[in-house]
Amino acid sequence: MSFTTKDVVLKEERPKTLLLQKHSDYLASYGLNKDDYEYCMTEYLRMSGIYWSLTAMELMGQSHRMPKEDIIEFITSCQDSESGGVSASVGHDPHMLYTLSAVQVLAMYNRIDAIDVEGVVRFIKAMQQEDGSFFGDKWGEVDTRFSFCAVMCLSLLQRLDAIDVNKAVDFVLSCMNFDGGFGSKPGSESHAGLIYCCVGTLSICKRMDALHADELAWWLCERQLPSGGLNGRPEKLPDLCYSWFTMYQSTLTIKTYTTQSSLSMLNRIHWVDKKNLEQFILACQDAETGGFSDRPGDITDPFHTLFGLAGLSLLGNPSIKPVNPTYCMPQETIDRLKLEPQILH
Ligand SMILES: CN(C(=O)[C@H](Cc1cnc[nH]1)NC(=O)OCc1ccccc1)[C@@H](Cc1ccccc1)C(=O)N[C@@H](Cc1c[nH]c2ccccc12)C(=O)NO
Ligand SMILES: [Zn+2]
Repeated sequence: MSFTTKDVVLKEERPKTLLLQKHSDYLASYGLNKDDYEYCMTEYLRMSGIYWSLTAMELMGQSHRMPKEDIIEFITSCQDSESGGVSASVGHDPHMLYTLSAVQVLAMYNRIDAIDVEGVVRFIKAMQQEDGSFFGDKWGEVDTRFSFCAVMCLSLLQRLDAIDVNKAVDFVLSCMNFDGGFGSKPGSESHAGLIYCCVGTLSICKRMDALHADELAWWLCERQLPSGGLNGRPEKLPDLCYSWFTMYQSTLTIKTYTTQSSLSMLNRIHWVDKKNLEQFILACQDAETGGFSDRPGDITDPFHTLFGLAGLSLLGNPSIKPVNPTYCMPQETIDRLKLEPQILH
């Protein structure tokens, strides 16, 4: 048991304003150099990388800088005709994670027609097990992340009818721990990312009544450290992406686009020191390269850039478009699809 809280110290010369143009340039040029080492090493999650970049650009009002037709063509080339699932890159195995990322991208582009929707529905349906849980792919790994993939993806396709929603909810609830949190499977330790997936699943299935809101909100608010950053579990260092995965657990008190987040989904947004958190997020920007990193001074990447911008949007930053806390997609897309994920009041 350590008696010193592991944390970072924010430097005086850190970025204190939002460098929007730098982030737009960073994402617009990311992946143009196909031989770039990092680009090659992240082929296994390329579809998610496209979702992170496009969503971040949408939130900044810069999505016109993305190669829309190339992206749509890439997605159709990654759908497996036999299983109906979508893979991270051409030639990789179809998986729930990348099927979701693909549908999120096509939903933002309003081009769901570009893929075989029946195939996607068939793939997801085939992954549901007797106990309501979901496999990630044909190799049979069970994880509450895949429950969230299933319900988010099907709701974006208006096809939640294709699975047993009650059993899906029962399995997620069977993963709730005494601290109000959730893990990947029954009995697994609570983790902010998995809590985000489980609360998000309950939000889409309109079953947030089953949450132990106060215990959960308390556990989540304990994630905030003196630096203002949030960590994913006790005793861990703060990490920018957890500003999203943790803050997401609250319920917005008033139906506005300025203060949702998942802490806002439990009506506890005021439990997080918003000013300190905003300072931490801004400090994770890189003024030279553009983008956000997991902690001040580290290398930036599209993943942390999305969750940095989405976190600032949740905190009400007016120069970023409203983001939906459950889908982590532009609120305008969720409105166009007439989706109403549940929020606690
Ligand atoms: C597989 N991933 C992770 O495990 C990251 C790793 C990491 C981030 N910071 C330091 N390490 N962690 C992560 O996503 O944690 C949050 C989390 C964990 C479990 C479930 C959901 C969210 C990252 C990729 C990554 C790998 C390595 C470094 C940075 C990013 C990842 O793909 N996360 C997923 C998390 C997620 C968001 N929405 C979801 C919906 C369903 C399932 C998962 C997700 C993602 O962003 N999908 O679009
Ligand atoms: Zn991170």
